[in-house]
Amino acid sequence: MFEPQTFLNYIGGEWKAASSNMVEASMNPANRHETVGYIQKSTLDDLEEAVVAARAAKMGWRKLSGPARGEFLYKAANQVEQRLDEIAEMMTREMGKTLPEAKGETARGVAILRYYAGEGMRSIGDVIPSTDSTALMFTSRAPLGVVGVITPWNFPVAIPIWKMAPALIYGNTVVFKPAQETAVTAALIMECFQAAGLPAGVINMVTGDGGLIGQAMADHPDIQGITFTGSNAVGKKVGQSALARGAKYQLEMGGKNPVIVARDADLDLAVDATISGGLKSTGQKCTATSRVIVHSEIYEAFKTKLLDKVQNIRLGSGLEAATWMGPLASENQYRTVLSYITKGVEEGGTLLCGGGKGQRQDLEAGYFVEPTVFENISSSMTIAQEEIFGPVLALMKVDSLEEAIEIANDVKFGLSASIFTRDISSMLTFLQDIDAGMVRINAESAGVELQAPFGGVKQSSSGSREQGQAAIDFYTDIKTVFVKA
Ligand SMILES: NC(=O)C1=CN([C@@H]2O[C@H](COP(=O)(O)OP(=O)(O)OC[C@H]3O[C@@H](n4cnc5c(N)ncnc54)[C@H](O)[C@@H]3O)[C@@H](O)[C@H]2O)C=CC1
Ligand SMILES: O=C(O)CCC(=O)C(=O)O
Repeated sequence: MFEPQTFLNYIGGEWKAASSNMVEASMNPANRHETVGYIQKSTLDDLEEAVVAARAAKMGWRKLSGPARGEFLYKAANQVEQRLDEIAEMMTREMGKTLPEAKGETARGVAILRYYAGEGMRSIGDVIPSTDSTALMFTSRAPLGVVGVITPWNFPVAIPIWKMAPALIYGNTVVFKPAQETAVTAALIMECFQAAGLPAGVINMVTGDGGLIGQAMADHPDIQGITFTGSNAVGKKVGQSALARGAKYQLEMGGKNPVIVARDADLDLAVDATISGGLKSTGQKCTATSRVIVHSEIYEAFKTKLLDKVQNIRLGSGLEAATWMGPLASENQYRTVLSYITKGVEEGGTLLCGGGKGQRQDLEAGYFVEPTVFENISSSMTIAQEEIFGPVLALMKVDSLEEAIEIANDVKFGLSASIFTRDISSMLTFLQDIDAGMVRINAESAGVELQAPFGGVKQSSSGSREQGQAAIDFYTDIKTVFVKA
């Protein structure tokens, strides 16, 4: 029998209850009658305490050497690795993705921590020839100070870690506000940082309402940088608030990612990648495939193969070994996805499979939506334009690669895009003409490697990149140094 615990805020090296004395229940989306844990409903006073703690720790942390900061991250990685099964199980219980997906994500968190621990030993600048031959000119990097980290619920371990690890290694202290939907999993990650022995105040977590705590972070004069992943609407507000007070900001927001299946594609590969890219994590990835743009000559063959596999997907609790696809992460998400499906039908799309809640009795208590495939979708329809963030694929038929790319680019987002083709010239045309930050050839649209830059164009991102060495550009400022003896 699962026993829910209460989790506190982590401020200045101590676990603290919110000053409101109020908690919220975090629920299991596969069974809304099960409480996963209780988390703090914090107030602005709690946030203030966390910012004061992070500010006080700032100078001591930045004065440590990069390798010394790296040692703390190696220790945190070991802690997460030791608790991998427990953290992954909590993640599955709290947001619904299947246990293998949750284990994979937690292992990715370990790898990200180790990658950035190593960054503590790598170059942070360049020597640049000066016009004065007796002078030394070089660049160095300075941390921003206190960084505010605002994260969503869809990757409750990987996203917080890929923001906090680079923030820390480059010498910043952190105030972290996880999504309330997955704050229990976030608390387990904080326990790992605590066990790694980071000095008090270097990393702090405050849970609570996004509109209150998140917005106050974006507005806070003692937070010098804000990194955000989430919806477009909130991201824009966060960016505007940070800009208004001259703080640095980084926004990772939505996607409406296309996969193009060209006339010469390996259809089995394209089908598997469409299913994996579109439906893993129940479609709740900013990199998820949502538009499948297929050449008319192979359209019917592709559709038959796709439907054959999608109809056999097993829906259920992510904790059950037989489950391929879990529930949506929350009631909000469930209602949103069902309303997009209704809109798709109303606007004239043809529902080929799915579209409902799933008929089995064991699905009744959860936020399950069947894997859904539409056809007869045109680019102007709502479900071809807006991010659904659920297990919904829209098939679109085209007669040429040029038409496919035109449709692929006809959205406000530009995060990731993939093509299936064996033809090098089609690959090169796609590579050059597609509007996307992540361009994938013969591979699914989702799937990110931690050592490579991650981010999009148009309204998907604010221009900066996360992960890999690209992270240094957000988490530090460049100092250009000129030395004359
Ligand atoms: N790019 C991505 O990976 C994600 C995209 N989304 C998109 O957003 C939609 C809505 O999901 P939500 O969870 O409601 O996203 P959201 O943007 O409201 O939440 C993301 C984070 O921002 C915080 N937040 C909320 N309001 C805020 C404010 N005014 N100021 C600062 N922080 C605030 C939340 O507490 C959470 O930590 C999804 O259906 C999906 O389309 C959601 C999660 C992740
Ligand atoms: O595709 C991935 O693994 C990363 C997706 C992601 O960053 C997101 O959904 O926010």
